[in-house]
Amino acid sequence: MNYLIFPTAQHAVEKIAREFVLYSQLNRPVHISLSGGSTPKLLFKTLASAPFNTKVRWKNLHFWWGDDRMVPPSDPESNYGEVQKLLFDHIRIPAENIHRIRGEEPAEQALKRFEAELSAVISDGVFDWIILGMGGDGHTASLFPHQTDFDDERLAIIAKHPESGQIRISKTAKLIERAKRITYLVTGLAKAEILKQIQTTPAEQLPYPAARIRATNGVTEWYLDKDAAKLLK
Ligand SMILES: O=C1O[C@H](COP(=O)(O)O)[C@@H](O)[C@H](O)[C@H]1O
Repeated sequence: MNYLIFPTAQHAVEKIAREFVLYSQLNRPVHISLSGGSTPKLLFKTLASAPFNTKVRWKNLHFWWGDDRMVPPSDPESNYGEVQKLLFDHIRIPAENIHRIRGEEPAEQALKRFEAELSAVISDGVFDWIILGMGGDGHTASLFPHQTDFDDERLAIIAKHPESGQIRISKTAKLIERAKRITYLVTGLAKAEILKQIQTTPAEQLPYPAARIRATNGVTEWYLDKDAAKLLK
């Protein structure tokens, strides 16, 4: 596994933020998929602050999400809503560069819209960069243990959180795996034990989607802080 271990979560997100600057200097639209939950909030706050808020050429970056919850953007559970509040409200980015999942719509309708936008904008399904998180149960995006079909050829699915029953829309494993680059950003002591299992057990023997989903023809890397990496050898 390709682990990059940083002294703190802030160091890890600053490295990602510097990559945003570089991607935005390419002379083309760059498609980046963001993760949700609590971990990437530090990244969004960092990107919204100096020097990144002005160094990134925002008009060159297009933003997507690995998953979102079926709630309106004003709900703190909305992955899009959090990025809007922490980042988009503080920078100048064209509205057409934001490709959100419409959590406020009925799930079937939002799924169709998301799939149509994916097919229209990224016809080969190859994202430049997909940033993912990992839940304490080993889920990534909204692909949960024991309910993920790793061979599903669709672009996106409707998923149900196994405990809360919350309805979500998620990219499929197959779509994620087509990316040129996948970066798992995982921080904090609470994720140390599961990372140890992922390091020491063959992925096929684990139920964790985060252990199994890797770029087929691209790079897969894990950005960890010291706490998350505490039990790694
Ligand atoms: O439910 C979700 O959880 C994972 C991990 O979230 P975290 O709070 O442990 O950082 C996240 O990657 C996913 O996008 C989100 O919807």
